[in-house]
Amino acid sequence: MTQVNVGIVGATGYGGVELIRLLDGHPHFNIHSVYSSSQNDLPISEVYPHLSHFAYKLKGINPKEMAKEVELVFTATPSGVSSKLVPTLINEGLKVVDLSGDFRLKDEELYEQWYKKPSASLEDLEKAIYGLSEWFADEVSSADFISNPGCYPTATLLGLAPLAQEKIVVSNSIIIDAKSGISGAGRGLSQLAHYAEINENMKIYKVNKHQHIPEIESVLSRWDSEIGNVMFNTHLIPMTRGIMTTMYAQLKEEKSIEELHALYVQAYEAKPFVRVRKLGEFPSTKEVSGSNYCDIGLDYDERTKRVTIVSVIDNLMKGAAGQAVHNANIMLGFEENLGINGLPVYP
Ligand SMILES: NC(=O)C1=CN([C@@H]2O[C@H](COP(=O)(O)OP(=O)(O)OC[C@H]3O[C@@H](n4cnc5c(N)ncnc54)[C@H](OP(=O)(O)O)[C@@H]3O)[C@@H](O)[C@H]2O)C=CC1
Ligand SMILES: CC(=O)N[C@@H](CCC(=O)OP(=O)(O)O)C(=O)O
Repeated sequence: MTQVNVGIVGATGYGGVELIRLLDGHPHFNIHSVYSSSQNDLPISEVYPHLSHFAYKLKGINPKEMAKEVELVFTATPSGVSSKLVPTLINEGLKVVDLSGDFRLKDEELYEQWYKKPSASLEDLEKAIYGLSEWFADEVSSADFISNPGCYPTATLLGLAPLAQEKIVVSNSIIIDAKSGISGAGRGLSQLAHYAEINENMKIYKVNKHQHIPEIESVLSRWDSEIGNVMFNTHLIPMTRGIMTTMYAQLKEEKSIEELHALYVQAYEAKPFVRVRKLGEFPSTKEVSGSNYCDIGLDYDERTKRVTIVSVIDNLMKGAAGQAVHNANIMLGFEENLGINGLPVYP
């Protein structure tokens, strides 16, 4: 059976450790090495005791050495780090799936405006294929370098794609209300994620300034150049995993809910990880937790002439590591669901 040696940079983080969980059970990807910028020679089990049976020791990041060991590298590294690291890996001939926001926008100024950090060069931005697996699989299949979508954009774009592709949304009418569990902020400590601050609490953050706004707009405009700007806001809620996005849009023409539902069912009938719920049923985050599913429910409000779409994902799975493995499967020509077809963990 084909075996591809892979490495994970940022394995001590939440995205990285989720990649270990998925790749450990993958029939074709073999975790050869786990890399760290802060720990050298430390067993990963010292960082994560739930991996106590694992022999892997963290290694320093040396692109030349990495290219001798592995064919594909997952970079689960912060934005601002990936922009510098990934080009050095590509120069060594490595295939890369990057989980950060550093290569998702194809415009240096736009990146710097929203991320408040220096951008990767335009030349490097242009090398990256945006890996929203369901809709860009053809490009992913012939790529060597994937920029994995953001967690919020994944839930949002899967929820809006059928409407945007039909070009039936009134320009500038989309409103997206998003909520995330705390693991979305990574393993680093912050006041926002402090137990006493978030337990029995909800917080809105980055109001009208979230860095995922231009990512959502740029992909929507690939499907409908007249779709305009979106209003997008994010809330932190007291749970570990999960994202729910509730989206509202005005339509150019009257549609019955049956027609809209049929549009969604048809759009996703050949996409194994998107489950469109039956009419009148709406998904909750627990119903996808630990899985690579994105579940979608929708309704049409006759009074306001607006469609309401609800999508849920697990931010660490479909929003990060699950989609990264999905993209790697497509890129390497393996069956798309390998290693990521587990059921949600319920309750
Ligand atoms: N958490 C989520 O739900 C999602 C995260 N993402 C993105 O995925 C990436 C990883 O996120 P997440 O795992 O949550 O973050 P974490 O903060 O949990 O982990 C990031 C890891 O990056 C490593 N790192 C930090 N600085 C450097 C550096 N200078 N060079 C190399 N490695 C470094 C650290 O490991 P070490 O110290 O061992 O090097 C750290 O463990 C981020 O870009 C994030 O935005 C995307 C979608 C969803
Ligand atoms: C809950 C929480 O804090 N989530 C993070 C998601 C960060 C992320 O995934 O960042 P990039 O996709 O831009 O790399 C946030 O809202 O910034």
